[in-house]
Amino acid sequence: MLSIHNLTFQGLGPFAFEVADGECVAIQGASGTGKSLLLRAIADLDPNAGDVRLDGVAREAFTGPQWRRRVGYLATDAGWWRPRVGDHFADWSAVEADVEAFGLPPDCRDWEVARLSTGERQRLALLRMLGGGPKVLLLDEPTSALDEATTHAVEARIERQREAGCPVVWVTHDAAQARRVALRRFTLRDGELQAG
Ligand SMILES: Nc1ncnc2c1ncn2[C@@H]1O[C@H](COP(=O)(O)OP(=O)(O)OP(=O)(O)O)[C@@H](O)[C@H]1O
Repeated sequence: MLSIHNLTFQGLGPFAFEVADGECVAIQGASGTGKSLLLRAIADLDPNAGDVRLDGVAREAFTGPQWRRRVGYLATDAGWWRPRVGDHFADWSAVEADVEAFGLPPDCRDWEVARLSTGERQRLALLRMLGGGPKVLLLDEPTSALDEATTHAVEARIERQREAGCPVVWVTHDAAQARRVALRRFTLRDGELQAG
């Protein structure tokens, strides 16, 4: 269970919501309303204040790196720090099946990051994040650059993660996707999360 109380950042909030184990919550809202900032505050990547807990344990109990290993944050444009794709994966064999399911060729392991298309980058960043074994997923428009078939493959993969018990917070501009992936949906509007 991910629980958030009194979370404030950049003049927004306080936000309070909980995401149960095995639950996906979708967050929609107009561009610039603070959806990415909200995910980044939960991941403790930017200055923020508030009570954020995982399974009842406050994030202050962890070091920053420990917290961010537990909380899998997928940015809209995730960073890469080594020249080749495979260099970012501790165990490539663990993601081979997903690589294929995501429509990527096996030899993409040897590709240079610089050549990746936006959609390739997005799929591989998701797999890299999942490879770290996160306990919670914070997804910022994880399929924004993908075609319909690949979008469904990614949704299915995240669904598996959710079914395994992972709480998921999914930011999307796609209302149909929000309905597909989440039973509980919020819109970030006027600095607050409104149901629906
Ligand atoms: N580091 C920063 N310093 C100051 N303002 C910021 C910073 N990062 C984001 N903002 C501003 O905060 C607001 C919310 O940004 P955010 O990226 O969370 O929007 P969003 O809801 O995710 O938008 P989109 O749907 O376009 O991705 C925007 O007006 C943005 O310009």
